[in-house]
Amino acid sequence: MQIFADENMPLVNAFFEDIGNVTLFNGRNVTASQLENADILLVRSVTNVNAELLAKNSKLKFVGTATIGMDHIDQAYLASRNVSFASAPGCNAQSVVEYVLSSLWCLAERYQWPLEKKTVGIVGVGNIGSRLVRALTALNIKVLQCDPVRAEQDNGFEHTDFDLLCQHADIISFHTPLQTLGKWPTRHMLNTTSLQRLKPDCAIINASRGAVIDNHALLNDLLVTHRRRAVVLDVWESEPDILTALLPYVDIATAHIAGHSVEGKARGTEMLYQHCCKLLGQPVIHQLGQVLSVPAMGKLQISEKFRLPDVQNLARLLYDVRRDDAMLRQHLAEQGFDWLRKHYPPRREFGSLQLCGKIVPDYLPQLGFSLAQ
Ligand SMILES: NC(=O)C1=CN([C@@H]2O[C@H](COP(=O)(O)OP(=O)(O)OC[C@H]3O[C@@H](n4cnc5c(N)ncnc54)[C@H](O)[C@@H]3O)[C@@H](O)[C@H]2O)C=CC1
Ligand SMILES: O=C(O)C(=O)[C@H](O)COP(=O)(O)O
Repeated sequence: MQIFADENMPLVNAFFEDIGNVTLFNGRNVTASQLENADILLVRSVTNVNAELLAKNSKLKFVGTATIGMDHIDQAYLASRNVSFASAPGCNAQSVVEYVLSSLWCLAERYQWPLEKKTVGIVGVGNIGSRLVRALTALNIKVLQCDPVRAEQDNGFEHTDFDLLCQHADIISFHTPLQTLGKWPTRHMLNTTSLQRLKPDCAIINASRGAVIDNHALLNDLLVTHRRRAVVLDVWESEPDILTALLPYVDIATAHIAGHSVEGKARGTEMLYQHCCKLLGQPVIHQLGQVLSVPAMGKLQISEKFRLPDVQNLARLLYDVRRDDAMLRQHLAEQGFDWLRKHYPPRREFGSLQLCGKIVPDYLPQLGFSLAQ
């Protein structure tokens, strides 16, 4: 079995070496000729999988993307060739939630916001959005949810129309897939018109796909408002060639790494491995817990004095988004966007830290921290 995998897919050898011969490729530049002999193709978000890329391959059985976003995959084409396909839903949801929380704490400190008085509008309430709702609710922060797709399926879902959410949110955070067509397109959802509906000081967070926000319209809005609006961008239109004119106006700028926790990326590989085993009728031998490295911090004692405002310090033991913002500003010009992603320093999720103590407040597990056994 010939397995071709993106070189930025961690643990791919550990999971797949029993299944076949693993060859790594650069996901951004891979060509049809390189993939001629692939039986199994494992990609990340930077590879467009379509008729052009697979033109020279006649033996492909399975394509897996170790991501939740699927806008880079021509699924209709794969189906027409009878190639099985799988993504990795939820693999990195916790990682993105931790990115958004860290960004909120950073902005709250910078602008002296009382977060508990803010309303956060969450657009797209799937794996990431629903975890974010849980985390913000645990922190006593009010949320508005916008997800018309869920609203159609579930009468009990509390949906706020996008236009209304734009008017009422103090902070708006995007967690939708990138969809150009269909009933609920998301491409340029935030554009010149919807930007004007936002409160003048409404903060914007985008960790979904760059083109969910019209980046030129955003730049224009920021020039007009003279930086009154806080902006956090993890994703950008036309990555890796991003609109650098935006950078001076963006509070937190990162290189599409919100989902890049050690666990988030490794879970993606594991999920594809499990799909492959099922497809090939092979037993699942390897498990994430066996192959993940031991975290630098294992257990932490929580005292009875621990209170809600202490959460921020606890979280910063594991992740502070300001590091990633500094990396981008320092290295983007010389090294480029993809270098930043390839050399992303290890980041462990909240769940890697086991909390001990007589009383561990309920909101800590709701944020994703583990309780010691
Ligand atoms: N920056 C990063 O590193 C990462 C980015 N992502 C992006 O975030 C997106 C969301 O991730 P998940 O929550 O895991 O996906 P998901 O598929 O679980 O949830 C997406 C939600 O968006 C909703 N939705 C679809 N169209 C909508 C519309 N027009 N308005 C409002 N809601 C709409 C869907 O109904 C669904 O509930 C992914 O598609 C991906 O593009 C995901 C992981 C990491
Ligand atoms: O899961 C997704 O969707 C994402 O955006 C991933 O975090 C993207 O990671 P890469 O595949 O681009 O490394």
